[in-house]
Amino acid sequence: MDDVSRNYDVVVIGAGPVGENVAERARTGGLSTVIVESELVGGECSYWACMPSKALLRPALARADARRLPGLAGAVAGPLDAPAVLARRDVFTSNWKDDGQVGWLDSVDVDLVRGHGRLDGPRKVTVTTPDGDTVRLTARHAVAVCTGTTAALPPLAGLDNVRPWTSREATSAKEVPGRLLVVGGGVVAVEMATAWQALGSEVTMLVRGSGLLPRMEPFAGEMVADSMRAAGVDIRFGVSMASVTREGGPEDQIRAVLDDGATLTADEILFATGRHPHTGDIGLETVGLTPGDWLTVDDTLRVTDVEDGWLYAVGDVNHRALLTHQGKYQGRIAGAAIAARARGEVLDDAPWGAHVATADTAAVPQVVFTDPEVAAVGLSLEEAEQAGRRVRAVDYDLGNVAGAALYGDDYRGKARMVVDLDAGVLAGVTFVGPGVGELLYSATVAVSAQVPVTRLWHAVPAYPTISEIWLRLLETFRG
Ligand SMILES: Cc1cc2nc3c(=O)[nH]c(=O)nc-3n(C[C@H](O)[C@H](O)[C@H](O)COP(=O)(O)OP(=O)(O)OC[C@H]3O[C@@H](n4cnc5c(N)ncnc54)[C@H](O)[C@@H]3O)c2cc1C
Ligand SMILES: NC(=O)c1ccc[n+]([C@@H]2O[C@H](COP(=O)([O-])OP(=O)(O)OC[C@H]3O[C@@H](n4cnc5c(N)ncnc54)[C@H](O)[C@@H]3O)[C@@H](O)[C@H]2O)c1
Repeated sequence: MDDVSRNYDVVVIGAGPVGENVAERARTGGLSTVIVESELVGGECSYWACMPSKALLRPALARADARRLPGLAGAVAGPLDAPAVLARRDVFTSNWKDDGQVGWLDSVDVDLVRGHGRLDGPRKVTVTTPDGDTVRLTARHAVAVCTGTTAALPPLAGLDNVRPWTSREATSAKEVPGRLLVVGGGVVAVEMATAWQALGSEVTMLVRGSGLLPRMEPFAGEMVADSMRAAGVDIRFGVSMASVTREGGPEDQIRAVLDDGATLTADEILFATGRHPHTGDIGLETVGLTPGDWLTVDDTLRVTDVEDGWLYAVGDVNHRALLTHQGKYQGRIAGAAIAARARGEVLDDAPWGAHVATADTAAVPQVVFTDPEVAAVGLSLEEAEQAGRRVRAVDYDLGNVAGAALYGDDYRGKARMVVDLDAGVLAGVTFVGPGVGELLYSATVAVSAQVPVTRLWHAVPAYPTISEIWLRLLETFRG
């Protein structure tokens, strides 16, 4: 077995979307950089999360839009062509091959070491390659942990024997299950229930709480639940799983018993019950941290509990905002901060400076790709009130906007802007409705740039687009 040692300015562990961005920015800043990956370059997002899930959802949402248009609805009355949808999904995952992303790393002059990376004391990373060889990497300036998350499963006895689906199977399955149970009411649960119901499964959702999408404005979860029920999804709130088995053996059907005694049978069961940090086996104990923990960082993405400031944690693993775009934003900032510190420069680290991820706490955008879509940025009303801000929620029915009525008959949607009355700016905005995902960037600019509400009157939306919701919200606020 070979044992090789190499020195770099920066060592990145994990080549998901976030690690790739940290590495590229550090390299652009003039630092020699290596990235370590144990599975596929591109990470969860490219192969088992964002890309395949959105590829599965897109035909479902396009069909729903078409069905709201007389003259077109008849043409899309039939079922989706599931094998064709799954085949297009496979194209978007490059058939689970990473040659394209490896080529990109080459093009930006970042070295790749394949294998499992572990910290081995300050500034040192040991990689065990697939052949069992060892590569010892030493970083002159920084190590960035970008190892992401894995699916969290509840502690139910015998769960392994059931072969449950996690987000990985839900995004990569090759066949449509006849009956699918979905446990959870968060983003993965609603998106995957929407996709598989549209592809032909009979979906039952088992939700522990009293609503869907609990971190968003309450009307978002309510409107998504109404629409999912209309599409045929059986949603049960306030239920927990008592036990789950595969009757008669591993190939047989699922039998789930709920805490209220009800029994359900199905072909597959998806647990969409949150995420664990992927930090159990990365050598955290060698630098005084606890394996399995989320990594706490400052606004420059530097781990706070490690001396000398050489360790960064970026993306999902720091638990600030578990979203690809937000992790990539952090990656750009961390890469720039590492390069600036290496050059001995003073950081631009006041809020909204070049080296701090201020938007993580003030303006995180997210689109949930259900029918209707949910698009939100910044704080919900409840979050703004809990933060002690004097706010007013301004609501408007999107169906009354000309562009929305044209978009589809019986358009159902709602918008809310949360106005900070003392600052005269927006604390948050939520849109719910078909096609609203593409509106979100306007709200993200308004919230992150703290555009005064008085100035928003001069941002004129084109007629007749759904964006005219902005005028209606301003008029409602003015009264
Ligand atoms: C079903 C689903 C759908 C989603 N859809 C969206 C969406 O539409 N939009 C959105 O913004 N977000 C979405 N997300 C969230 C998004 O996937 C994550 O926020 C994003 O992948 C985080 O990127 P990351 O680079 O931090 O981690 P990851 O993408 O998890 O990448 C981490 C990488 O590190 C590697 N790694 C881990 N440990 C080691 C080690 N010890 N040595 C070497 N390599 C290691 C892993 O193999 C992996 O490649 C979705 C998530 C799920 C589950
Ligand atoms: N379109 C998008 O932006 C998108 C899509 C999918 C995922 N994501 C991101 O991925 C992350 C993970 O999503 P997720 O849906 O897995 O997590 P989540 O934390 O959003 O939701 C998990 C849900 O499972 C429930 N739950 C937890 N333990 C349970 C148990 N034992 N029994 C029953 N219910 C239980 C929780 O109450 C919660 O509602 C999220 O942070 C999300 O932002 C984003």
